[in-house]
Amino acid sequence: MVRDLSYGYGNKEVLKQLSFSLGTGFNLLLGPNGAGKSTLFSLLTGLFNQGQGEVELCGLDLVQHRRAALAKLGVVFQQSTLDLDLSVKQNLIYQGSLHGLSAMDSLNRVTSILEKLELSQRLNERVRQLNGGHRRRLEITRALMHRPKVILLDEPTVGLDTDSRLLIIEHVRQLAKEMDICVLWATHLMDEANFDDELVLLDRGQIRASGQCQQLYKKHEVNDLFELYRKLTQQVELI
Ligand SMILES: Nc1ncnc2c1ncn2[C@@H]1O[C@H](COP(=O)(O)OP(=O)(O)OP(=O)(O)O)[C@@H](O)[C@H]1O
Repeated sequence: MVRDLSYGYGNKEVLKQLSFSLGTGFNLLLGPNGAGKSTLFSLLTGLFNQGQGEVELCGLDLVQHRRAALAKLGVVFQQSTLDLDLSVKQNLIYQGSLHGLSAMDSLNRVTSILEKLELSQRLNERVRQLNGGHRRRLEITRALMHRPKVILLDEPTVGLDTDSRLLIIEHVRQLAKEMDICVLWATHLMDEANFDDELVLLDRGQIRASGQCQQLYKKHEVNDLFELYRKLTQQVELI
């Protein structure tokens, strides 16, 4: 849950009184380049000190209960943070050790995720040998190891071809459902939205719409996300 969250770099205000709350399942944060998605993620992950407003993760205030709140969170950053010279297995074990897990526990925890993401056969491959899609799936697996209740993914499909992008997003939708977690997937690519996804539409630091895609289409009398985006951002231009 985010309430009245604002943030600026110096005098430049880039997030303006954002308020939204997300439930479990797949939530899409859609916004063009420069909308403020990465800044929002930096606030949600505690990387930046909160400006004005409140952030709660699973009912825990991020300022007052920082450690407990962040323990509920998994993150996949825009830039890969895998060690390319280590194998898939070694990268996972390394992550587990940061959470105080033994090598065996680390791997046991992600066995079913590796299967779902079709990575089980690649445990001994060096990350350098994997294609971009498989690297991203490994990062998603790694982010789920400590069993977070909320997972943030910042433009996780940048640089991938369309088939890999849509396959990964489908996998993550399934994981969100099966694991009953809240996923917030940031993107500037409209084709990544499904009509039944929950959407937060961010534009120039402000939320222009939030809710289920198909309900928003109905409410704003448009046929698809492209029309919705154009309509809402054009309205803003006129104000
Ligand atoms: N360190 C910074 N100092 C000053 N301005 C910044 C800084 N980082 C981002 N900005 C500005 O803040 C605004 C929001 O940027 P942000 O990176 O959060 O957007 P975004 O939606 O993630 O875009 P992108 O997909 O291009 O990363 C932009 O106008 C950007 O130029």
